[in-house]
Amino acid sequence: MARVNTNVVRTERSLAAAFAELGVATVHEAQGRSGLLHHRLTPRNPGAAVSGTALTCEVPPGDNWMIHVALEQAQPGDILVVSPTSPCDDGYFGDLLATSATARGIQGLIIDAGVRDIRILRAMNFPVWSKTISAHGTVKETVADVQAPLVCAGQLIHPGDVIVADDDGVCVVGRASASTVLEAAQARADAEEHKRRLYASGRLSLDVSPHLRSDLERKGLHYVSA
Ligand SMILES: O=C([O-])CC(=O)C(=O)O
Ligand SMILES: [Mg+2]
Repeated sequence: MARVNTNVVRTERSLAAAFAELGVATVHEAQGRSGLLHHRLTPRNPGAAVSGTALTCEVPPGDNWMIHVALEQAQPGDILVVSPTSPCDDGYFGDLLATSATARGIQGLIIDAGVRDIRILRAMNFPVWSKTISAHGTVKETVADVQAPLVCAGQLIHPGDVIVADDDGVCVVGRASASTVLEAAQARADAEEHKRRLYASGRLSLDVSPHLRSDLERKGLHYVSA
């Protein structure tokens, strides 16, 4: 039986929104190098950087009916996460669905399949991370789960989790750990800013992080003047 869960507990909106400026690389590091979706999900709008709550949508191969069902469940701040039940490269989503998604407050689309109308999606500034681009159309025949946990590009995503996406890719942060991960990511960003200033002034990373120099010899690196 396919289900739509109409009672999803989402990560608090401002908490989810705070991840965008930290970025995927920092967030992924801050949660112990976990949560990264497979890099086959390519950013289709260079420069787009978003974070928000996952609106999850399972789709059968070649069938986008459930995306229409998912749009009804949208709340402002959501990011639509679509994963096919078996691999499919068809163009599930284009400018019409993006127009409706935008009107519903959806900030972007993560899809482990194809999208189409890409020129218009770019002109609309509707951010998309997809496995491929394909004009191949889809049908509306088979139901599947909406707002249920799913695996998208190798990561388990629960509805209401935080999704962070930018030019580096896509990362998921579980709802329960979101505030801890945000704190760790902010601390990491602050530490990087400190290093950035030292590097800009000419200091070497080997001296800024002293073990980088002291451990070289222990690991067997010898400087020679041959
Ligand atoms: O309608 C579809 O099946 C997908 C599409 O092209 C659109 O959303 O514009
Ligand atoms: Mg279209």
